[in-house]
Amino acid sequence: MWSLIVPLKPLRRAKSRLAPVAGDTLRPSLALAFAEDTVAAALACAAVREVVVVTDDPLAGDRLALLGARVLPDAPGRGLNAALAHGAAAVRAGRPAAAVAALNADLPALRPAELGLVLAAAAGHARSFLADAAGVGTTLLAATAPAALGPAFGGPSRARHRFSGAAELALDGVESVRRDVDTGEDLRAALALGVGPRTAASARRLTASAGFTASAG
Ligand SMILES: Nc1nc2c(ncn2[C@@H]2O[C@H](COP(=O)(O)OP(=O)(O)OP(=O)(O)O)[C@@H](O)[C@H]2O)c(=O)[nH]1
Ligand SMILES: C=C(OP(=O)(O)O)C(=O)O
Repeated sequence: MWSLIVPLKPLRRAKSRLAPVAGDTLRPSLALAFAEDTVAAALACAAVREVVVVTDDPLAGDRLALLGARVLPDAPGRGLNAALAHGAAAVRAGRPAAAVAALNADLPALRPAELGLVLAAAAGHARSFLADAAGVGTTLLAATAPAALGPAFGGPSRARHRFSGAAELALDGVESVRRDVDTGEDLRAALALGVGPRTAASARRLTASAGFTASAG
């Protein structure tokens, strides 16, 4: 059973690369919808014991706690990797042998069964990771005790995680775990896979008010 650590920036700063399609009005609610669908799917995965969200955003904290997540403030305040290390340390303070995995908050198409396949593969390694759909970044980094998580997210983190000694999980059929959404094009790809209900509703609002189209062109 895994403890997942999900980091989330304050919503008004989140998903800045979606500003061209969502503007500053819809962008925060879209970022929240992604996080809610990600956390709901993670909590529905049979291999997941708990989801720990590290965020300083009060609205997101309340909404994700309602779904069943444990919410920790971003006490270090030193960026993504410090937030993840903080979440992992909080889990291991209570259960030193806990298996921990960092999961991005922008996976609105996440399927519990596919996450289960990734975590089952990760159980066979001290540290392992899954590359994102673009093959440049990372969507999940896992560590089984006593290995430390050692997060090195940000930009081209696939190469960084590989260089750090983590095993790359080469799995087919786990597209929903790889499908992070940073741009309008990514959102179209996620919608084509099938997103959770909150993202589907947000995308409909985006279409109605900002003219976003779900198909390319
Ligand atoms: N708690 C916490 N989470 C962070 C921080 N920086 C980034 N994140 C989260 O880490 C994940 C990847 O972050 P980024 O790609 O840097 O940011 P983003 O909001 O997804 O997208 P951009 O603004 O377009 O870069 C997302 O789930 C973010 O919300 C931080 O300083 N603290
Ligand atoms: C932070 C990362 O993701 P992204 O910038 O694609 O959201 C990463 O892949 O390390």
